[in-house]
Amino acid sequence: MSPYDSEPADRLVTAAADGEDQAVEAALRPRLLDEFIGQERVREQLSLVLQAARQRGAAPDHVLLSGPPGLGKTTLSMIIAAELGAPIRITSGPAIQHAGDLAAILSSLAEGEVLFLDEIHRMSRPAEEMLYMAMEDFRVDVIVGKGPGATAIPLELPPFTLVGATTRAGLLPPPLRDRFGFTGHMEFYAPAELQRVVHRSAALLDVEIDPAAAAEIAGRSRGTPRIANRLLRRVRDYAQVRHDGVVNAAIAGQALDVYEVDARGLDRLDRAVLDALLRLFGGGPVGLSTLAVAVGEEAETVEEVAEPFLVREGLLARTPRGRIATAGAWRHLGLTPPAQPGRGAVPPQPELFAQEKAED
Ligand SMILES: Nc1ncnc2c1ncn2[C@@H]1O[C@H](COP(=O)(O)OP(=O)(O)OP(=O)(O)O)[C@@H](O)[C@H]1O
Repeated sequence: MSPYDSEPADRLVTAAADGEDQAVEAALRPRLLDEFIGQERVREQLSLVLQAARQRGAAPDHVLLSGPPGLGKTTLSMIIAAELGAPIRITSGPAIQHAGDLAAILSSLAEGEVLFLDEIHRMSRPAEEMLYMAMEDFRVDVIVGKGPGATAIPLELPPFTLVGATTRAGLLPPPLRDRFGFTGHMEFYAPAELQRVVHRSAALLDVEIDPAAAAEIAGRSRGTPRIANRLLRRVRDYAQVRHDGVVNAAIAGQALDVYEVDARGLDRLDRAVLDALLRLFGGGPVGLSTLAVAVGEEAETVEEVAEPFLVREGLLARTPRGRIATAGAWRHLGLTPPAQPGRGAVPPQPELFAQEKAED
């Protein structure tokens, strides 16, 4: 599910998993640390933590993985369990609303089991407090009864390893953050790493693809393996229906043009926002709500869905006076940047924009 309610459900470049992703992802996940591509620093640090624990014959410290969706946190948690030869239990913060839900899970863990808690920042407060004690002392207090007669019955837990995942490490209360012995910060992937991801997935999906085509898909995948795997599947469809199934760079490019994902990974909405900012407002500054009206979207959609990637790519900046386009934005849309910022070299052309809207 998308972290943003405002994100269109069928968006090809979302980092959130849809139903099809979930069905296919299980087959595409690397199983061991050596097969996991990229994230060199996290991989090396984690490998030391795991190797040391194996040598001591003890459960490793609890692990926190932070970073944007689709970068491989769930995959890494499964790899941790596999490397330890331990079973894994998977749950998520929103699924644990009562302390009792968590007590039920914790008390049924086997010794050494890995508990993967996705979206750990979305757990309820009482559950979170129970987790503190469980992580530190492998013990929970189960409250029996209500009101003045309530009693706390201590329950010993087998040693386990918690792997918490969060997209918002900053939202975790410090007492929870401090109880993790190791935090791995996941970064967006470099194009060459994503190219390897695409190549590996293509082999698993039995798709014939050449290196230039894998690079073409990687370049449009916004640094995110989940998006790379999804774009690969759409390219595969195109190659199968319109050609003989073999994917080269030209076919990959044509396929992604059909799906309106451009060479840099911008989709129709991203480009509409940039286009309005440049052509209608001369590159800004312009207020968010005005910009949103110009593209016919809710301000929330523009702010939460389109802007983060445009800002990350250095195409748009948020300033106290409003949104402004960077020189890179002008270049990306093939327009000439103004000599003076805020005064577009291209005069406002509302009719051009209106025509594009009509074509949609
Ligand atoms: N380093 C990698 N090498 C190869 N494939 C990867 C890598 N990282 C992620 N993937 C693939 O990307 C997909 C998404 O990964 P995963 O589900 O682990 O992401 P996530 O960070 O847990 O996302 P979310 O936070 O949305 O659950 C999976 O199919 C996985 O196989």
